[in-house]
Amino acid sequence: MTLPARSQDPAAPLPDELPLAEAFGPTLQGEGPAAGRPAWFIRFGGCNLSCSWCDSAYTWDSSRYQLREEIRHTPVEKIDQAVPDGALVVLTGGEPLLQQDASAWSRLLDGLRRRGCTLHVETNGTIAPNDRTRELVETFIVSPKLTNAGPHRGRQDPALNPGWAAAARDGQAHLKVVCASAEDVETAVGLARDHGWPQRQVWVMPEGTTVDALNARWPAIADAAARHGINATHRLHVLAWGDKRGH
Ligand SMILES: Nc1nc2[nH]cc(C(=O)O)c2c(=O)[nH]1
Ligand code: SF4
Ligand SMILES: [Mg+2]
Repeated sequence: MTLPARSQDPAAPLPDELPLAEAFGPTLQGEGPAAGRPAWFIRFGGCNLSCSWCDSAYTWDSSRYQLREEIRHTPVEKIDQAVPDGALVVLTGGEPLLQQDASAWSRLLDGLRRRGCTLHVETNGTIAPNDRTRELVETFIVSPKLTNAGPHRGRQDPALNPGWAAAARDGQAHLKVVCASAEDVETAVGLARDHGWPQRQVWVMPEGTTVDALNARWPAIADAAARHGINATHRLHVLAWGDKRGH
């Protein structure tokens, strides 16, 4: 049998492959509208931002990680096998929507749906979902970055893509804003208002990758959320498993 020829770059993915950083589960969705639900995670390599506090920098930061080791071009069938029938599957990264125009992306999502999986996407909000992605995904958790994420590299722009408006209006997208202070919560409320996001679909979450850091911020953030009538979420997986990979 002749294998399909790779393109000029030997590191480029084949058409049936996606850049996979890791797939893991069972665990609990730790954050946001589905926090506490049993879930499986598929984490894609690559991000179009570079947040200072990123907890998955091994998906994009070539100054600290050997990305050729961290990210493997993986056939859709193999990724599919990593999660069981009927699971809640969280597609994350990195920035997973960098993959949405690849035919392998819609094949993966379609296959998971046919096996009864519910699909959620964690995204930084810079890329609007295409129609096919919207058909296949139940819920988008959209996390636009505030200035607490520090400067991004080169021409990277963290602005929330206005193309999310339709999914927000239809109740398909939730905002989840990482906050370091009560002032950040005010900023999140203003952002949601400016983009016409219903308050019931707005979440704030403390920044931190340790129990101590999260708990230190939680009271001020919870209090500000309650005053503004929006949702707040802790990071339950950090409480249970720390910052360990695989949860
Ligand atoms: N348990 C758990 N919940 C999560 N929610 C969002 C995550 C992410 O890394 O996108 C994440 C994660 O990595 N683990
Ligand atoms: S957008 Fe998410 S994955 Fe990308 S650098 Fe920021 S925190 Fe990390
Ligand atoms: Mg994480």
